[in-house]
Amino acid sequence: MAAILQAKDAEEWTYRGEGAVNLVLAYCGSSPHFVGKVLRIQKVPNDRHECENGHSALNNHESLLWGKFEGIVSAPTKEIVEHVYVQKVMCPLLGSEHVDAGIHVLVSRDFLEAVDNKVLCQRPSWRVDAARVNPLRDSVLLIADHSVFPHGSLKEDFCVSVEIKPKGGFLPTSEFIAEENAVKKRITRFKMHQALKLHQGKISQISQYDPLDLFSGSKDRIQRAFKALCLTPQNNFRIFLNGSIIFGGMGGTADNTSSAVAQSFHDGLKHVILAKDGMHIKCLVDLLTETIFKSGLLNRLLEVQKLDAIDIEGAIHAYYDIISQPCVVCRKIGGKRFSARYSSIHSMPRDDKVKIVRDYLISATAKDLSMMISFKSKINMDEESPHRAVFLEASKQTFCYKASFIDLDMKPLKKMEYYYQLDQQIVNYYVQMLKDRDVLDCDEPTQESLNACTSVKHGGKFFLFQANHNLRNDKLSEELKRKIWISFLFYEERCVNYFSIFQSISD
Ligand SMILES: O=P(O)(O)O[C@@H]1[C@@H](OP(=O)(O)O)[C@H](OP(=O)(O)O)[C@H](O)[C@H](OP(=O)(O)O)[C@H]1OP(=O)(O)O
Ligand SMILES: Nc1ncnc2c1ncn2[C@@H]1O[C@H](COP(=O)(O)OP(=O)(O)OP(=O)(O)O)[C@@H](O)[C@H]1O
Ligand SMILES: [Zn+2]
Repeated sequence: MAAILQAKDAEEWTYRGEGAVNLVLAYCGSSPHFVGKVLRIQKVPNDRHECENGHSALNNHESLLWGKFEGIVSAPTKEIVEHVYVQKVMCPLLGSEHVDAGIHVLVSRDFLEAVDNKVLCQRPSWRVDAARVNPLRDSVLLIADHSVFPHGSLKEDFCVSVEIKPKGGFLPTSEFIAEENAVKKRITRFKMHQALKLHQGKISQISQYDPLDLFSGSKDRIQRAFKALCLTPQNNFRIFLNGSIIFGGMGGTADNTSSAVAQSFHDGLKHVILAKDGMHIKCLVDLLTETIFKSGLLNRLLEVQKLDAIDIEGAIHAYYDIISQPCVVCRKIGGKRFSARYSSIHSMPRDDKVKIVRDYLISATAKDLSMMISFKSKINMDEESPHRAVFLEASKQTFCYKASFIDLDMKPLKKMEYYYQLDQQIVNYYVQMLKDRDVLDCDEPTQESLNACTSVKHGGKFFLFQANHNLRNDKLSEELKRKIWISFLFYEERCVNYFSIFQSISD
């Protein structure tokens, strides 16, 4: 392995994907040190003039939070803090067999600049506008490539791997949630956030996915979750064949499933799943359902997410005490009634408050991580294979699988204020929509709306139903679009079989 990666080495790395913070490259060369690995490189926002080189570690308040984990506070750089956080905090919680913390590889500025140039045309333009590779980094992370199956299989075999970003899988029950925000206790944050994202133009379609289905432990509901992810993958679902993406959005979101994508998806799956034409997607959904159901992989993740025990509406009060600032939330809502409610938090021993905030941040990592599950037909594995197996009844095939968690980054303490503000923005918008809906329920669809979508009569009321249709491109009035979306969002009963729509597009 070269001591420091240089500009010429950039040739051997190809674009794999990216999130808000990191760019990920897959290795296409032949060095045994790098085969089967990816590089995870931190980006820097374009609006930040000075590139940080990662040499600022934790501040005093953060040190208070993470001091109980050996090696975090003493870490000399932010990069090492992140690495130790994965090793010492997330790995024991999620299971070491499902986490690869990776190793640091030294890189030159030339290498980082060459990579930045090389991948520019493959990156989604909105990601390019937002951030670039940070050229001042001394090192980047080398991690196992979870989209290819590790050792023990034949080289010419096919491996399908699936990336799922499950998001938060439980409803909060905290006593600190204000009465006017009680909707949070019955509607998931994911669903409410979808409404806000639609309103802000960040997505063009509401996701059909419900995290509660995926985490339910019920086979039918897990299957429903995967069907929904197939239809509206956004940034929650991707499928790779031998490391190349065949379904979902690269580096960003994929709103819905186009027929072209569906075709290549089918063609790819044919290599792995022995099923009749048209049945491959259904088989993959069955395989994923069976794997999640039998493995209990999400149970442990859910427990980590539930470290957020009192919701941001409770944790924010502990946060202000930890940073020794007057509590902005108590000051804003004022009045004796409220100060009594939150005084139980403000009067806690400091260690308890530290634990609340630490657990909240760990939970935030667990609500934002992704899981990659790779599958390979067992026929092509050697007998000694250490991987677990799952049987797919529909194709009578046994698959080996390996599951890994990725994106286990520590969330910065200062993000607590942002979390509180975003939470309030999400719930306020949703509550406002609920009020709008009460008015809407009495409306009958107009001719214009009937032309634009399917109308569904339900419980004596008309609901407008939009199916696989991009409203943004339609010449409808803004008000009508809004009405259609609100109706769509609240149409809870799934009278249309989305999956069959998807099948017919792809057949
Ligand atoms: O707040 P959320 O739920 O929107 O999550 C953010 C993600 O948005 P999404 O999953 O699309 O809704 C967001 O993902 P995208 O950039 O939208 O792909 C990031 O993962 C962000 O984390 P960080 O700032 O990179 O540490 C995430 O922020 P955290 O809340 O996890 O800090
Ligand atoms: N170890 C890995 N093996 C295979 N693919 C990976 C691996 N790590 C990341 N990827 C791919 O790269 C993409 C971006 O990685 P990652 O989620 O770590 O970025 P991020 O910027 O930290 O994300 P976020 O926006 O959630 O903060 C992932 O969605 C996944 O497709
Ligand atoms: Zn307070």
